[in-house]
Amino acid sequence: MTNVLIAFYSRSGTIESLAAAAAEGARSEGAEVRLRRVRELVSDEVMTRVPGWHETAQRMNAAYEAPSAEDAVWADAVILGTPTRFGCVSSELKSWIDSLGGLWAAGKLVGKVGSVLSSTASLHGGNEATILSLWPPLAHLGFIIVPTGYADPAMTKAGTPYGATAAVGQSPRPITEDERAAARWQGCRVTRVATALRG
Ligand SMILES: Cc1cc2nc3c(=O)[nH]c(=O)nc-3n(C[C@H](O)[C@H](O)[C@H](O)COP(=O)(O)O)c2cc1C
Repeated sequence: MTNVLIAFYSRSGTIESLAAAAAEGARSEGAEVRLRRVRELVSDEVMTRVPGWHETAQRMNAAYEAPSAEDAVWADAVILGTPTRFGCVSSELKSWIDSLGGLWAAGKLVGKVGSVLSSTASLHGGNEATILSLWPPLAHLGFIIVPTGYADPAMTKAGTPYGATAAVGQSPRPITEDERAAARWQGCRVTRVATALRG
């Protein structure tokens, strides 16, 4: 059995939906999946400034545990999901990655598969830059980075060759079937590569 950890941050549910689709793809290839949501770093004052943020975060926190270092060790593959923050990874997800220094020192993540999915509000708001901003930490930790490529027909309709994405506007719309299919493909491909590496 191939173990896939999907560790994500999401504030209004877009990344949660992409993560769920990636989980579906991974499970369709026989993986056991752990879906985990990293917790808030910003204050309650910030979280209550935009209608829906606080309530959505509470709902997700009831549905998903926070990721742990043990989850990362358990996983054969890790898919990271983050909303774009000023063209870059969210501090919430990065903070969890930065908590893995002990595993880095012990070489515990070396040889695992790593992959990234992302979302933005604007069409050209930085999805590719955000995905690429996570490739250096994945490399430092010893992951083998697996992009989506154009290795499935789904990738000609949505997402990027680096990872699945959605650009959902300022009042986030639900993800489309094409965006869902790209994320599903990412889960499939990551699982196939991780399974092959397990031998
Ligand atoms: C502090 C902050 C910075 C953001 N920066 C960007 C950005 O650089 N480009 C963009 O298109 N959207 C930006 N957004 C919008 C989010 O990326 C968007 O709401 C998110 O991808 C939706 O995902 P979620 O529903 O999973 O939270 C930003 C939002 C916040 C709160």
